[in-house]
Amino acid sequence: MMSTLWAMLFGNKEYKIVMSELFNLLESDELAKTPILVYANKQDLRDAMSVEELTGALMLHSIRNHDWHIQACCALTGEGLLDGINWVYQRTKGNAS
Ligand SMILES: Nc1nc2c(ncn2[C@@H]2O[C@H](COP(=O)(O)OP(=O)(O)OP(=O)(O)O)[C@@H](O)[C@H]2O)c(=O)[nH]1
Repeated sequence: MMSTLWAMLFGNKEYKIVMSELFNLLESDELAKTPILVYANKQDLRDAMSVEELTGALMLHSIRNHDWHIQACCALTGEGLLDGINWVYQRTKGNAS
């Protein structure tokens, strides 16, 4: 079954593993053209990686064959979560399979 959303929710640890898994998944035919939403979680914490830091650490600008978006959020309060979902909705509406 074709995925329509692949989202990651993580803070400031293990981003190298996440990046490696992300780029492996992007090779998959099943995920061709799937939009990529990255949540930069724990933005309420001072030592959380910022959106800019995560964008660089995950090398998101090197993703050429997928739409991608990185969304600041705080899972504790819910801030930013709907903004991310709304981005996916805008990218996928009309594409129901
Ligand atoms: N301050 C803060 N804490 C959060 C946030 N999201 C999750 N946590 C807390 O982070 C802790 C770890 O959450 P888990 O869901 O176990 O995540 P994990 O992937 O196992 O661990 P992390 O890599 O630390 O996120 C829990 O105590 C959560 O309540 C957030 O946005 N802000």
